[in-house]
Amino acid sequence: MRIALAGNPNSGKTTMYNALTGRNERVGNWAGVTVDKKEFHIKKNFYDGAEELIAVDLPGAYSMSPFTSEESITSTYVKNEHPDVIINIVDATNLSRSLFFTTQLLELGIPVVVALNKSDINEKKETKIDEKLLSEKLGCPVIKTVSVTASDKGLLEVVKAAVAQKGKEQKAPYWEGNVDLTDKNAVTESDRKRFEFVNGVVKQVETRKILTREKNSQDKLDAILTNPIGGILIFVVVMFLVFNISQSQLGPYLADILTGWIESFQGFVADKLSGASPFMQALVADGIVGGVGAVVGFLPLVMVMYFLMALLEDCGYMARVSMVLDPIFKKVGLSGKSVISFVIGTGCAIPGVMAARTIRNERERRVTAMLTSFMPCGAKLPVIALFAGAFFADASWVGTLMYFVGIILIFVGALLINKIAGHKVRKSFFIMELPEYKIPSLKRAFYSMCSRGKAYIVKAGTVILVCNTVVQIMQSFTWQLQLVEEGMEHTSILASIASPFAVLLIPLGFGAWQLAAAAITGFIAKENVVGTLAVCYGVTNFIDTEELALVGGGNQVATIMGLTKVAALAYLMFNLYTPPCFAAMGAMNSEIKSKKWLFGGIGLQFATGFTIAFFVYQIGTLITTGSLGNGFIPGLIVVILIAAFIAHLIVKANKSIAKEYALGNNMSNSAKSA
Ligand SMILES: Nc1nc2c(ncn2[C@@H]2O[C@H](COP(=O)(O)OP(=O)(O)OP(=O)(O)O)[C@@H](O)[C@H]2O)c(=O)[nH]1
Ligand SMILES: [Mg+2]
Repeated sequence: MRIALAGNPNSGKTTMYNALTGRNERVGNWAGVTVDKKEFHIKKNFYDGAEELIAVDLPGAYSMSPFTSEESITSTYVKNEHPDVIINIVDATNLSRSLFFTTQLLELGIPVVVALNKSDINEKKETKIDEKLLSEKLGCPVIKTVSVTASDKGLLEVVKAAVAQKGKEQKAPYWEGNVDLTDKNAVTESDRKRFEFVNGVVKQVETRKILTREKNSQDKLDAILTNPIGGILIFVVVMFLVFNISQSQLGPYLADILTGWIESFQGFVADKLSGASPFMQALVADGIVGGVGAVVGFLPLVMVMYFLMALLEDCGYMARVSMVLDPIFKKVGLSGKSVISFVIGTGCAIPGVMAARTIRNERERRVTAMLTSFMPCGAKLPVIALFAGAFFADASWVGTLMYFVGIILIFVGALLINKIAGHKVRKSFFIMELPEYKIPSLKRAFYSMCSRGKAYIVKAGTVILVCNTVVQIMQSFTWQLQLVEEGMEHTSILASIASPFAVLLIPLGFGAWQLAAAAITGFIAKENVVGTLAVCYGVTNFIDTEELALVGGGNQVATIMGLTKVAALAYLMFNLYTPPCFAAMGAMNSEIKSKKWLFGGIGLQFATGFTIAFFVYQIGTLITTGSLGNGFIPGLIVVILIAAFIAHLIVKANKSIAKEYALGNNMSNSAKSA
């Protein structure tokens, strides 16, 4: 038996789904968190019958006539897939808005059970809803629930009621009648009537106590956090704190402990392998344990960051951030909705890109999907932490800078795309309900952190492990399948494949084949940059810089990698701002839905990564040493070619706009004369 969970955005569908199924899907305190359908069986402690109950979590929707693609997932599902029962999750604190959708669901004929969710908040605010009367008015069971409490009695009752309703006929309390959906006026008129009906019901069932004091304190906080200037400053400070704690304070402290364990494990493995061939020793101890260990060593940094971000999302702050940044992003044709993609993208670019689905305007959605990966994701954190630790004494400005450069690139990118695609920046509407502030749940943040941490470990144990093994083998053999001799590393398969790429990177300051190989494996998964560097340079623990000192002699990580500080910064930026991993490119493909835009986007990302690394390296070298870096002229030629190509595209776009404009004028002139 299939039970669909449907309702307005942010009403608590996913929270209930997680409680019923024991899953750990993404929950956030704003509208539009879930963008895809998810299903799983309901746990046995909610229902002891023989039949298996499947809960289906759906994206939030305000109406059955969808505006955005994630809303249409919901209406298509409930209309076409005929779930046995619908549990309609209603935000009890916002009854009149929610019941609009409820009355539409009731018209489908599928049995509905209404869950009056967040009833704990109503209790606090002393808002009373007569659920018996409401149930009579709607013609379906109505049950109070608190989804955040797993032991809530309401959850049990809701499931029980859903099972009891199966197969029953559902009557609708309100019928729209036959409205011509293509006639805008008729639809508006019918919506107005529906609202009237709903408001009539709400008046009868709800009694609210006017609480001025609490409302005021929320409003006061909003006035500060969404202040156009103060709000942005606060955002900068908050983000700095997040990076400082995760990458300079608590994160490295925990990472130190973890790497200690990894090292002893590596020692243990090396011991066991003492009789094996040197190749096997290198493959297992350095390639597999060392390479994977180097990536896993950064896990605490990533997890601390995920934990803090989950707290920020849950308390309602992130919704304010998107509101504060909305006017700024509007200037380049994006909106506060895009900000949500960018914020989610700091965890992982894939859900970030997918969140673009909630954007109505197609161009805005494509641009957002293209630019989201400029925000460094969790997989890029180890790369940032590695370079911040090895070259800049763990300074937290490095991480913060990478995020702000990311934001700037998003701006510039959006401007360029608008120019290239020939779009005038038009105002798009951004209506975002500000969810109520609440004390963030430590438990949820902990679960969210663990589930993402698990995904990180799984990735390290699969993709990264395979990549490191392949890299280690390719590095150990020549094309004649002979073991590479010491001092002859450049004859390895890996070196010969990566070298041609390395030549291209000379103007950026990092023309070594090892660095090129790491950047290439980075497209499979960004953590690979760390893993491959670990394998290629035989360094296994990047967090403990003392070890690096041992390998390089003196505290000279630069000697190991052959990089100056400036070149290291350029290399870091190159890895962050060129295209993301293949999986994220796949997500871009599915949200952008146009090959031309997709390849345009990937081209733009390559051009951005190259250009920024070129300028950082060349200008930085000029400032620090007084002369330009290697390969300045060829690099400059490439940058000029990129600029010329973009200029060409812009001119072309302008011409076609001018032509269209002229055509439009002619037509209106001829219309006048006619
Ligand atoms: N106080 C309280 N908060 C709740 C309850 N149920 C959910 N929430 C909170 O409401 C917010 C939204 O929850 P979600 O489960 O993500 O909502 P959703 O309906 O899935 O939202 P979309 O996926 O965006 O449509 C989260 O901050 C939850 O912690 C509840 O019963 N009581
Ligand atoms: Mg959801």
